[in-house]
Parts: sequence; structure tokens; C-alpha cells
Amino acid sequence: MQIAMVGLGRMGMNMARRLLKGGHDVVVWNRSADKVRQMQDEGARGAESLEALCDMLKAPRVVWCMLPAGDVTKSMIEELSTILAPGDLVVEGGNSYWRDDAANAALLAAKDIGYVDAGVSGGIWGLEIGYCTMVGGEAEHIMRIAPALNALAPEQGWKHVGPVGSGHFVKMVHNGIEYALMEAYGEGFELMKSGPFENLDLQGIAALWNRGSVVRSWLLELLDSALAKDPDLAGLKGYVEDSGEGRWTVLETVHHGVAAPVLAQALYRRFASRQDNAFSNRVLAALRNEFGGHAVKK
Ligand SMILES: O=C(O)[C@H](O)[C@@H](O)[C@H](O)[C@H](O)COP(=O)(O)O
Repeated sequence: MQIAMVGLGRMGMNMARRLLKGGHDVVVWNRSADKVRQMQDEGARGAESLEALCDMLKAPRVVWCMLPAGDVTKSMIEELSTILAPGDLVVEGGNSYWRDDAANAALLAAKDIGYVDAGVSGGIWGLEIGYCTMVGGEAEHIMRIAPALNALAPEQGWKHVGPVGSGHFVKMVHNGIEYALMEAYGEGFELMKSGPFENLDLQGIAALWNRGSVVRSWLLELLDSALAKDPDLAGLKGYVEDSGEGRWTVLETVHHGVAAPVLAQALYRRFASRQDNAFSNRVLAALRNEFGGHAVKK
């Protein structure tokens, strides 16, 4: 099929490559032209502007956006709503907040342009393995992009999960779980590093656990590989960023009164990882000193 990819970052670029590999006619646009040229060299058709991109497609057009979530995506949807025509379709594949999807869809629906939200998982490995994709929207729109989804995803690796918003909602929960799994591995390996047996072969144990154990997983394979490169992970700081989906997951659990202490803890641990000598911990030490005269470290 013919499809446009808007945004050639780490995700969009490799997704365009996978679409090309799947035999699709891919037209690309990116804010910086060097990436467009790079994709042209690899067989895509490159557009100099958004208008040119839309002109290079036959109606009804499909434009897939892979941009940073938030304002960048919002203004792109607004811009596309002024350029595209009735019958066209926009797929929003970034890590957007699912609550933004209804407004995006309504803006486009007012011009009779369709909207599909796609939660895309796979990171930098997606090019090789395929992107697990959770799509939300109308069945007719999703059937229209099925050939692209077939190329992007591994076998049986995409699913129409519900109406507009549900694709990003399911991807959000996926990321909430991702935080918690990562945290659980982190804590377990910390204990093995600091526990009674010195010099346990942590990489060897990660590799071992991937051979049939109950806790085997792709994250554990990645940990095996990280520890093989740097056994003490000494080359990095234990400072962990987040991009929003874990926060939205926890907000949603509060909204619906769902008890999810593990997901919440995993999120808060990331916040704590950014604080050196946290004020909250100084409060604890100070109070202990005040009520019990217990020594403090200076
Ligand atoms: O499924 C995936 O491929 C990942 O979940 C990915 O979508 C995620 O957004 C980033 O890798 C980091 O997310 P954080 O910055 O929130 O850790």
C-alpha cells in the first residue's frame, strides 16, 4: 500500500524501513531534511514539506505520525487537518496520552478525516523483530491500514483493541507493567549483589534464568546483555527518566480506584532515583535525632 511516515526519529525511521522491506510505497517527511535524504537513499520517496507529502499520495491517503507525544503531535494533527481531504486517514503512533486521542479524532472527524491511535512497542529492536502494535479506532480504518500493520508487526503482532483511544490506553498499561517488571529485576539483582554470597556471577544468573525458569523474559535477556558489556554497570548512573506513560497509568488507577501498589512504587522509585541526598530522607534523619538523640551522618 501507499503510506506516508511523518517523523523519522528512532522509531519512525526504522518503521519506514520495515514498511519498505514489506514492499510498500513509503513517502517520508521529517523536520530535518538529512533524515529524509537518508530514507530516499534507502528507497523511500522524500517530501520537502507536509503539503508536498500529501500531494505525493493518491487519495484516500494514509499518514502515519511518529512524533514526540504532547504539543509536537498535537500541532501536527492540527496542521494535517488543514492539508488532508475528506476520506483520508491519520494514524497517531507516538506514545501519546490516550485521553488526547478523542480530541484529535474529533478535530479530524469534523473534516471527515479518519483517525486511528496506535500504541507501538519494540523500541530499537522493532526493525529486526517487528513492532507489537495495539490499534484503536473504527474497523473500516484499521482494515485499510492492515497491510502496513502486517509489515510492521511480527506475525500476529498487532490487534484492534477497541475504539479510538484504546490503542494508546493499552500501550500505557503495557508501559506501567514494564516499569514494574524492570523494578522487580532491579531489586532482585541488587540483593544478589549485596547479599551474603560475594561475587555472584550476575550475568551468568540472568542467562541461566532465561533457560526455562519462571522469570525468563526479554527484559532479562537485555539485562544479560547489559551485564555482559559492563558487569557492575559502572559506566552509568542509577538515574532513571520516564516519558509519561507510567505516570498516566498510576493516575488512571487512582481515577478508577484500582489497587496497583506495585505499578505506583515502580514509578516513585524512578522519581527517587533522581534525588541525591533527598530532603525527605534528611527529614527522617533529623526527626530520629530530635526524638531519640540518634546520631546523624554529616
Ligand atoms: O514498549 C516499548 O517499546 C517501550 O515501552 C517504549 O515505548 C518506551 O516509551 C520507552 O522505551 C521508554 O519509556 P520511559 O521513558 O517511560 O521509560
